[in-house]
Amino acid sequence: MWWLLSSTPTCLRYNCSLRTAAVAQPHPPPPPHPPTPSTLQPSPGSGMERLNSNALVKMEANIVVMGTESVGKSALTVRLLTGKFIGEYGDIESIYSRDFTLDGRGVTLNIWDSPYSEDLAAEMSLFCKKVRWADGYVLVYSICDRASFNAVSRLVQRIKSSKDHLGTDKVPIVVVGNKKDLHHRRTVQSEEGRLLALSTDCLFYEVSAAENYHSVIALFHGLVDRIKDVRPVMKRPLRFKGIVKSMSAVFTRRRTDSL
Ligand SMILES: Nc1nc2c(ncn2[C@@H]2O[C@H](COP(=O)(O)OP(=O)(O)OP(=O)(O)O)[C@@H](O)[C@H]2O)c(=O)[nH]1
Repeated sequence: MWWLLSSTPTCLRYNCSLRTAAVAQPHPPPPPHPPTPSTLQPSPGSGMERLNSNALVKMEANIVVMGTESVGKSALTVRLLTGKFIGEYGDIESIYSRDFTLDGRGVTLNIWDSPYSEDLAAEMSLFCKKVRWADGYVLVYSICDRASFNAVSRLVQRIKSSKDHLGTDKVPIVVVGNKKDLHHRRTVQSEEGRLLALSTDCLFYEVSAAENYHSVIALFHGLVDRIKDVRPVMKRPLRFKGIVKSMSAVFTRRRTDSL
């Protein structure tokens, strides 16, 4: 396949702008690497070395993962970053960074995964920050949870009508129906997801973070392709005191108080 993992994921400390955070602090050692699936090969050295040898311009993309509670946002993020499905995930606000090679070109993905919050005021303010920061969106619902699908439908509209995207022809959004393995409990049909995506000019994937690594890779690949097509102007930096968790924190149940 097209993607090569080229380094271990890093969790960035956001007390400076994202673009300058390319010199992000590495944190305690990440969990051990999963066995590399046959379609993916680790590239030797860092993405930058590949950049030099291939004379290709390295791309960086900010991706926000959104959706209601327990739809599998963290599961999808961790699947992409580590190849693993670990079952339970910490309720932590995190931005992870990882280098990939995509069609011969180095790509750094910064992925913002946050737990769903019922605190509307906090959620509102976070939403604005996310939209300002993001180059692309992964909007996740569970195929067993109709309310989560309705929420994604509303999110698409909210994102598209936000002032950051007004006048933008195409907003890179992928609608993701997760938990495909639980088809016996399905309450949202594939056609509904597909129709939503079609009518709003989004991409659509049905996946199982639990059972299928390659479909998870495919959805992020699709999104990066969209981002490349509609490459936006430079995003404004965030001004957080710090969203800081190491990759190892994914494996513990802790809530960050750093926002
Ligand atoms: N069967 C199945 N379970 C899944 C899948 N993806 C996630 N889960 C489970 O769903 C639960 C919630 O997953 P999370 O990844 O924590 O969901 P989240 O959207 O990040 O949840 P919040 O952080 O609460 O917003 C966990 O018990 C996961 O093991 C999947 O594809 N199939």
